[in-house]
Amino acid sequence: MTQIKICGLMREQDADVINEVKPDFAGFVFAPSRRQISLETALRFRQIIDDTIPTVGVFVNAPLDEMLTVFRSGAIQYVQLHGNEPEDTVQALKDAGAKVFQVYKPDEPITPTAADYTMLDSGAGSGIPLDWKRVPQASHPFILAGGLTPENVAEAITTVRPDVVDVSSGVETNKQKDPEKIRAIVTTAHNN
Ligand SMILES: O=C(O)c1ccccc1N[C@@H]1O[C@H](COP(=O)(O)O)[C@@H](O)[C@H]1O
Repeated sequence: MTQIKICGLMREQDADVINEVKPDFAGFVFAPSRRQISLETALRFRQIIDDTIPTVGVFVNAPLDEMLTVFRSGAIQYVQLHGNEPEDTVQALKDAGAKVFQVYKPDEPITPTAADYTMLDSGAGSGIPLDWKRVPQASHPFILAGGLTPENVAEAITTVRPDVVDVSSGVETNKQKDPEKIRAIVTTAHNN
């Protein structure tokens, strides 16, 4: 079984399929993006998403105070650092009690980190797949992201053997989350 994060929830109805199929993580984008949501919206999501599903806030080079405010509000349990955040930031978030995903880009060295998860992504919600055959050895737990879809996720898992897969664009239709695609990819990840 491979765990899965469904990222970029935007509409309240997105929570319905999340509660139905129970991915292992649900993600909210706080960075500037067409998927960006407010803290108020994230808090509303946290109230309606099943308590057993941890929520992850995605940030890109945000001030530490902003991330701590979101974490301390209770909207998220994990912080995903998707920019060039230094190890000091990882440590400060951990000291505050947050769990951390540290994101690396292809061809960037995967340096030692106190983060709870190491993640490799080709972009920032761009839907572009990585060359899975060139994914470097990384410390575990390891998250694979970038251009995953219900159709290609089984091959990605077989090739890379990540602990978690993370998807956004690949479960959208017309730029909105698509319940059928979410059902399909969660089932496939959990069966592989
Ligand atoms: O999704 C976004 O808009 C986003 C914005 C800024 C940083 C990261 C973002 N998304 C992350 O990228 C992965 C992979 O996305 P995709 O499947 O290739 O579309 C997504 O799950 C988020 O973690």
